[in-house]
This record gives sequence, structure tokens and C-alpha cells, in this order.
Amino acid sequence: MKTATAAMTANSSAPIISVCGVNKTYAGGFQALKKIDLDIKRGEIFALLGPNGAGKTTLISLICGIVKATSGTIIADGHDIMRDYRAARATIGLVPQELHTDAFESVWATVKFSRGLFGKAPDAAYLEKVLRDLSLWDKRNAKIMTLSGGMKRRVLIAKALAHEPTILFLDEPSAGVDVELRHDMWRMVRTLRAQGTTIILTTHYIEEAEDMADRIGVISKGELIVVEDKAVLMRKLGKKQLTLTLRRPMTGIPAGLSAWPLVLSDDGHALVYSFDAQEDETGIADLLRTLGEHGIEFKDLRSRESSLEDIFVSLVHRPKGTQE
Ligand SMILES: Nc1ncnc2c1ncn2[C@@H]1O[C@H](COP(=O)(O)OP(=O)(O)OP(=O)(O)O)[C@@H](O)[C@H]1O
Repeated sequence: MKTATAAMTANSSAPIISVCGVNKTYAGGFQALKKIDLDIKRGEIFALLGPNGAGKTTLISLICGIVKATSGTIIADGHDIMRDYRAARATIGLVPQELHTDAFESVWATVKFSRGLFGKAPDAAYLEKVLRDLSLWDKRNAKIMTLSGGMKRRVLIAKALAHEPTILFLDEPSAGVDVELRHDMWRMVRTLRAQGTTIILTTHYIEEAEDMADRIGVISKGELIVVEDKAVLMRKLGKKQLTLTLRRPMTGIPAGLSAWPLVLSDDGHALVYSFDAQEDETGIADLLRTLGEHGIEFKDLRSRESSLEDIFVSLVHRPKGTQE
């Protein structure tokens, strides 16, 4: 009994997805992914961020077995995606960016068919729950072609969940959807995670990743440049800024202040001081004293922390070889 418990614990801490030394060069010779190593933890929400064309969809397509890697291995929930495709694919639900649904079928027939495709026994109660959770139950007999764009999107999610996958990929789930659907979707994602589903999403809405993800991966020009716990990433790379609104505008920063990392706003009305939020000594007290000595008065001051978006932009734009 003790041994079985230990084995279960070891198993549940093993990554649910393991991407090892994966390269992808498309037929035309373009190398879309370079030496990707990535482990996804069981039960986490992992956000994959990157500029357009960075390789996010390619990586998802490789893990789902839709596109073949040029080299490297991918294991999904214990199954090699190439050698054991059917078993590996059955663990994955994919909500793609684009609609490829059977326009003439009803919602119910579509999700039922999807479940059957993965060899799962029929389970009307489960499918009903999925449709109800996605506010699709009333539309179950409607033909997909008659649904609005948002409803079609909900069908895509229902289809991806029909075979009870342990891993769910959402490729740009929020692109072009209204606020209500976005909120429904995030509520559903949180519920699924609470039930043990692992969720991997790509998004251009960085505040969404900031809000939802446990870990963040940043991909740029086919390379995975950062994989980090969201909180650690924000702590390690986050900066704080103190903005002082001046009582009298300045035309330049006085020479006596040149040692300070200060930036004067274009209109000369504000001084911005950037500092490392992790340091015990922020330097603010010294700065304010020095400003006083120079007769610089301010009427307001406020501080802000860098957002994940600030960090993301600095990561994808900093010169190669300077990543930590
Ligand atoms: N079938 C293909 N043949 C050749 N090149 C391709 C193919 N599919 C994608 N690419 C190229 O690979 C690169 C990565 O594309 P991918 O769609 O993975 O990026 P992405 O990060 O998902 O971008 P977006 O955010 O715009 O969706 C791009 O330069 C793209 O043009």
C-alpha cells in the first residue's frame, strides 16, 4: 500500500507533457522552432506568449501530432506523440484558432461524433453537462451554420472537451470573442483546472496570462527564451517606477542629478525614476533629499510596478544572449 501511494505521488509530480530537443523546419526550409525543451506540469495553467509568427501554433500543432517534428521527442501523458499517436492524442483536447466544423450537423451530433472519434463510450449525461456549462444546451439541435460566431466558438470548446481530455490546448481563445464569452471561458478554464485538467493557452492578451496562468513561457523567433513561474518572473524581471509631477516644468535634468536613473517626460512636467523593487534600499529617500537640495519641488508622486506586458516587451526586444 505504501509502495502504491509512493508510486502515485511520483507519477503525479512527473510532467504531463515533455518536449525534448524539438526542432521544426517546414518544407520550404524555414526553421520555425529551434531546440525546444519544455515540461508542462500536471494540473497547471501554462501560458505560451510570443509575438506573431514566433512559433506558438507550430509548437501546439507538434504536441497535438498535427504537424511532425523534424527532430526531438514529445510525450503526452505517458505516450509518445509519434509512436503512439492515438493514445497520446486521446489525452488532448484542442480548441484551434479557426473553425473547421461541420456546418450542416447539429451541435449535439458534432460533440457526440467527436467523442466517438477518440473511442470513448457514449455518455449523454457528460455531453449534456459540457453543453450546459457552455450555454449551448438550448442550441443542441441547431445546425452549426445557423449559429453566431460566438456560439460556434463555444461549439469548438465543447468538441475539444467531448472525449474528457486530461490536457486542453486553447490557441488564442480570446481573439475576436465578446466579453461575455471571454468571461464564460475563463470561468470554465478555472473549473477544469480545479478538476485536474492541465491547460495550455496561447494569447496576445497578456493581462489574461497575468490573471490566469501559473507559469509563463515566452517564445521568440522559434526559441523558447523564458519558462518561469509567473510570480517569480514578475518578481525577477519586474521594475518599479516612481513618477514625480513637478511644480515647475524643467527643460533638462540638472547635471548634479546625472548619476540618478531619471527620465524627464517630453513636456518637462514629470520625472520618472526606475528602481529594482526587490532591493531593500530603493534610493527614494536619497533621491527626494537630493531633489530638495536642487530646489526641485513636486506636487504629486505615484509609483507603479511593471506589468507582465512590460516584462514581455522587454524580453522579446532585448538583444540575444542577454536572457537570464
Ligand atoms: N506550413 C508552413 N509552411 C511554412 N512556414 C510556416 C508554416 N506554418 C507556419 N509557418 C511559419 O512558421 C512561423 C511560425 O508560425 P506560427 O503560426 O507557429 O506562429 P505563431 O507564434 O502561432 O503566430 P501568431 O501569433 O501570428 O498565430 C511563421 O514564420 C510562419 O510563417
